Amino acid sequence: MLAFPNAKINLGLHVIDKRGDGYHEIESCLYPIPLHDALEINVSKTPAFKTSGNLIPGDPEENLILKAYELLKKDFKSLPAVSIHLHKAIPIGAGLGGGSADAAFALTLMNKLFELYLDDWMLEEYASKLGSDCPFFIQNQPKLVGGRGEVMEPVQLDLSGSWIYLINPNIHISTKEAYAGVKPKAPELVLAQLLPQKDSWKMHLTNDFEEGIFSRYPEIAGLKEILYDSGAYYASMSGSGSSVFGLFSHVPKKITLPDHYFQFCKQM
Ligand SMILES: C[C@@](CO)(OP(=O)(O)O)[C@H](O)COP(=O)(O)OP(=O)(O)OC[C@H]1O[C@@H](n2ccc(N)nc2=O)[C@H](O)[C@@H]1O
Ligand SMILES: Nc1ncnc2c1ncn2[C@@H]1O[C@H](COP(=O)(O)OP(=O)(O)O)[C@@H](O)[C@H]1O
Repeated sequence: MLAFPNAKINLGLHVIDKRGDGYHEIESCLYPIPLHDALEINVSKTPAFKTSGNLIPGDPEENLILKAYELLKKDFKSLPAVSIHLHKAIPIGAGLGGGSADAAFALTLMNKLFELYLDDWMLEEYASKLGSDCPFFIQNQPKLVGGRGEVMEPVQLDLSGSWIYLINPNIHISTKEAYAGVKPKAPELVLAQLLPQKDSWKMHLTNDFEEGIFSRYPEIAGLKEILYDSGAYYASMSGSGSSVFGLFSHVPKKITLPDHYFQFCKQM
């Protein structure tokens, strides 16, 4: 059985407070984008896990897809062995939630494959054990998120028709380290007020990770400027970086960038 886990972008990201459990209280709008991995899971006599495409750092045993399988296996002891193939196209450590998407799509795929009949809220419970961003990818609809990212409410926001131009400068940023570099603060304007007013996004819709990451990596800050110079109506770093995206109301022109940069442009 085959699925195509997609990436997300953050439209506004406020890091509000540091919690006692090592996480941060945040507020963000997560929005799915049409950039995909490919994930195939089939029942098999012998367990197998194969990846292709972008190289995933770390021990394959630590892959979130295997963790998703083990999580279900704990509650459904008779689950058969599976063979898994992940083709990785979403840049890694890029603020695009690729690992979380793979894990959430794996849960949804296995729910169908093994006929477990788990509701979305149950899948979201499992997903929240795998990562703060992970529950979002179960319904995969635009959401306003709070808590550590797992508290979600639907948001009326439709970017269809807009073009996204996404650039990743091939810099891997650890989410944990990015959070450690932010000074939490209460936002002046909350996202529920800001999101309905696209005209004010450029001035007011901010990502609290940008300050620390931009001062450490000026080339990432430069990408945001390039996107605005190219005519984006809004540009921002996504999540903890290093990807930067621009939203355009017309087809953007191709931007000349170093060969090792990843570029993606598509109508939403
Ligand atoms: C920053 C965001 C914004 O959407 O996305 P990415 O940039 O990673 O895509 C998310 O909060 C990332 O969520 P996710 O990638 O699932 O993080 P997790 O695996 O749960 O946590 C990794 C580490 O990040 C820190 N962390 C994560 C979430 C949070 N609200 N506060 C934190 O302090 C913790 O140190 C944690 O150990
Ligand atoms: N299926 C997966 N795809 C990508 N990374 C994964 C996966 N499973 C575990 N990881 C680990 O998660 C880390 C960050 O993953 P990713 O989701 O790409 O970044 P981000 O949190 O910035 O969106 C990687 O460095 C990798 O070690």
